[in-house]
Amino acid sequence: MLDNVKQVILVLSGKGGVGKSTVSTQLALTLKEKGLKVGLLDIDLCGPSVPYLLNLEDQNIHQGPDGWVPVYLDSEQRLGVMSIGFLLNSRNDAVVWRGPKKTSMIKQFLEDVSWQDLDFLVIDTPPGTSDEHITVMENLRQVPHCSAIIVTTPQEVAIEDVRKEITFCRKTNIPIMGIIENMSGYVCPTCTECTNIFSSGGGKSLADLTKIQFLGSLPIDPRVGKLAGKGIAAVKELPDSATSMVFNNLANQLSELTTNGS
Ligand SMILES: Nc1ncnc2c1ncn2[C@@H]1O[C@H](COP(=O)(O)OP(=O)(O)OP(=O)(O)O)[C@@H](O)[C@H]1O
Ligand code: SF4
Repeated sequence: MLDNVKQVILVLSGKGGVGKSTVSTQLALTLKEKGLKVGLLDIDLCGPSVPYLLNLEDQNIHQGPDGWVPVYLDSEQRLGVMSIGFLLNSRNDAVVWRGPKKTSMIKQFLEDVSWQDLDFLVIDTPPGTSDEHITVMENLRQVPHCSAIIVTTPQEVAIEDVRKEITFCRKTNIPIMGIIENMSGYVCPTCTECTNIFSSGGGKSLADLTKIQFLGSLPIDPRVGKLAGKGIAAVKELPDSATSMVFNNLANQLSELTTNGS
């Protein structure tokens, strides 16, 4: 039930392991810190890592009168979470369902969760452009405000994969809000100096080339890595970090959208 969701943000990546779930959870946590009401829906059926990242692994979901009730991170219920991970015994249980079963599970996740009134629903999708994505896009046609954020790393291959993601969004008419480059340099935990260990600037060049907004570069920051499993926003714990700056700017931009009602 997406009727009471103001804005849907799809977080996409061309390949796995580039930090899509980290971006989804940190974005949801940042929006929550700004006082907004947020839902985080993890439909990465092959690797649902959101319960782990938010320290909600021991939680179960249950059916309420209006559908599945999300797990809430906070007592004020400002961040509700729904993940396939809540239905598995362990994070390492491979989900080996075939296409139709996966598609029907995603449909249920999009239709049968009883979200409260939400300013934002952030959706963490599987990597690539699979049948699951087509199901998501078809189900989101009813949502008036939906846009995508694409996460990439600076290396060529990720950038190449991301081009396919851009083409997919354009073909399915999902507006792309912007591109985030993750793992862009390494922040030394001792002196916080950032060193570019891979090539840098790939995400920005791709954004310029495709005329998509560049939303910023997130360095590999071991302090951010350590927030995984704790459910803490970087903007709260590491307010002066480059990571916080990117998420703050992004969340400010998004909150303006809800204020302007566009
Ligand atoms: N900027 C960063 N700094 C430090 N660690 C990071 C950063 N981004 C991601 N990580 C770590 O890298 C690992 C992979 O990140 P994440 O799970 O977000 O990737 P993913 O793209 O969602 O992967 P998958 O598609 O396989 O689910 C996690 O352990 C996460 O904590
Ligand atoms: S970045 Fe600075 S503190 Fe870190 S290893 Fe290099 S010199 Fe040492």
